[in-house]
Amino acid sequence: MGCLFAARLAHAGSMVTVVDVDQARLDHISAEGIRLHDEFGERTIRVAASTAQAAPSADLVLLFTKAVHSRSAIASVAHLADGNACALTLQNGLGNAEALAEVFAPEKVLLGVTDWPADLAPPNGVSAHGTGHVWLGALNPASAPAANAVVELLDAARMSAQHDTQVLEAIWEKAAFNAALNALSTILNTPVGGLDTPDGRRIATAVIDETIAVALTRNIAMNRERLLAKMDFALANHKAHKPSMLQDRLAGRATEIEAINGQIVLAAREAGIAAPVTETLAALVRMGEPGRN
Ligand SMILES: NC(=O)C1=CN([C@@H]2O[C@H](COP(=O)(O)OP(=O)(O)OC[C@H]3O[C@@H](n4cnc5c(N)ncnc54)[C@H](OP(=O)(O)O)[C@@H]3O)[C@@H](O)[C@H]2O)C=CC1
Ligand SMILES: CC(C)(CO)C(=O)C(=O)O
Repeated sequence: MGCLFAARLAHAGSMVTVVDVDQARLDHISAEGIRLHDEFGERTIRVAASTAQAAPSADLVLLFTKAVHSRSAIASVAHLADGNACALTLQNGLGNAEALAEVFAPEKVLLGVTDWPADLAPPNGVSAHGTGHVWLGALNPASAPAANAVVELLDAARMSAQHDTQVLEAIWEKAAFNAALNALSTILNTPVGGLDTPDGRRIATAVIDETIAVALTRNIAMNRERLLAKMDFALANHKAHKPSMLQDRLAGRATEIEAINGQIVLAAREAGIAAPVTETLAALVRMGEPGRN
């Protein structure tokens, strides 16, 4: 996702620096640019590439690691928080904006979700298998002008962005969806189509209902009908898709389970309510994490 957003923003005229932990990837991107395959075809777009330590000051820091790496990535560019930079997370899961706000001033933190689909094509390529949207807002409502400025920037890159004043609803809805389908699919080692059974639907619906109840304790009102319709759509139309959590599991990487089901369970505990199905799925995924037994 980082390469997709970097390439689109650079193509639209922004000065962009890609930061990564993979020196070979940085070298390829520095030397050859990002090979972008999107709805406009295939082209190479020049961007700067840097280690975190050497990252130059910026107006916007866009965080696009997997959630498991959020804190280390944010700490590695902490020097950028000294300037005027806003920081934006469009990652999956909950808690990423709060992690940004530990380093960047809360009034500089922006958050949201995106359904742009992207796959890295090593060493320096990225493919978007379709188009998407970005919904973003500010952690602090007084920072709405900063959110509007980023929407303009992303729109110049034709990323279809909008300022969503209820962005927490969008973030929690995506977390509910991911907590249900990504976790089940990872536990069962099946693409989304394999979840379309009465038991699969019952378990996924239970996770969605538990997440709705937890979110309500924080005055975040989620739309149950919309979420169930989204689940139905995915079960019917994304049968062959392996959710990112399953892809991480198959590649031997840590998954985003703690940022998704794990955060929902923590929020449930804080509110003094139970989320037993979400918690059980979290435990089952956790048991298969690399290095656990
Ligand atoms: N891909 C998609 O279609 C979508 C993804 N998302 C969300 O966006 C986020 C990013 O996903 P995605 O782009 O797929 O993830 P990827 O794993 O493809 O890319 C993340 C990149 O961050 C690098 N990285 C790891 N640790 C650090 C660090 N400390 N500092 C800098 N870079 C680091 C990784 O390197 P290395 O590989 O060496 O670990 C990798 O190159 C996730 O939260 C995901 O759920 C949301 C919507 C769609
Ligand atoms: C594409 C989608 C919505 C499928 O669960 C997703 O968010 C993921 O794979 O993480």
